[in-house]
Amino acid sequence: MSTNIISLEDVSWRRQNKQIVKNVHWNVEQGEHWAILGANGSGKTSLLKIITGYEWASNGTVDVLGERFGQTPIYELRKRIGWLSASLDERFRHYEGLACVDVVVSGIHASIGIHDDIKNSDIQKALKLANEMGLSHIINSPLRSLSQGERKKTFFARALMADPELIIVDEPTSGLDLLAREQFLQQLQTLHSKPDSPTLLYVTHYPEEIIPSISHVLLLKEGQIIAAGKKEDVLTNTLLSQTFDVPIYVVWRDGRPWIQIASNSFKG
Ligand SMILES: Nc1ncnc2c1ncn2[C@@H]1O[C@H](COP(=O)(O)OP(=O)(O)OP(=O)(O)O)[C@@H](O)[C@H]1O
Repeated sequence: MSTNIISLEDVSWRRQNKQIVKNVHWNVEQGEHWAILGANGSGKTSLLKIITGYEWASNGTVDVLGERFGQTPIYELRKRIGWLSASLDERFRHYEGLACVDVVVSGIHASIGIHDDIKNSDIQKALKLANEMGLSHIINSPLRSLSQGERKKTFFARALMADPELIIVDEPTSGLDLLAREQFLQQLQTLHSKPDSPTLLYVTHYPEEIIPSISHVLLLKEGQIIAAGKKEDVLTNTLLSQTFDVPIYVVWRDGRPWIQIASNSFKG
């Protein structure tokens, strides 16, 4: 029997008389990994904030990892969720001298600095995760000396330290060059091909980042769901064109969807 990871029932979120998320019904089951696609301002981050309890739905019910919001201590639930967001760079601004491995270790308590109660097993685990992310050669280098790609991988390994059941990754490839992006995606693919890997929510502006291990896609437009389901059913010319308001053609190559936009779309 499948287990519910996320269940949103008729969820809406309003701010300053503006309805930002509109009547969203969405289910994520154990074993599924999702990508969330939508134009700038379509409500992707707002939806993630509702799922992690940083914003409260104005309407509807939110269940995450079997807990109903409003009936559960939210900060306890957050320990079970890893969130890799752009704001991590800002949070580590004053800790740029920390070694890569120490940044990874700090994920055990979802904290920034290093605590006294770090066990040897935590360090071993951090080293293993760093190794899986291809960071072994820079494990003792300070954060400030890492490239953008190495930083992203370090933060990703950190997010995995606490064994999250759900991992949310928000535009992780921004600032990466083509090769660094492919390496990051390859490592993500390897990690998420394991049967016991945490459920992944992957927010991106680039459909070609939907790696084979991502099974499902949610398309958002103006706070509403255009489509949600198996990626082969959702990533169609019609639904993507509707989502982005431009004629889009999808070409599948090596299990990934590559996008072409009609060249005459921007004339006149
Ligand atoms: N706290 C808030 N108060 C008022 N408006 C907000 C608030 N948070 C988000 N919005 C608005 O809601 C809309 C959706 O924003 P959101 O950040 O969720 O979009 P997004 O799809 O993540 O965008 P992007 O791809 O550009 O990151 C935007 O118009 C934004 O200005």
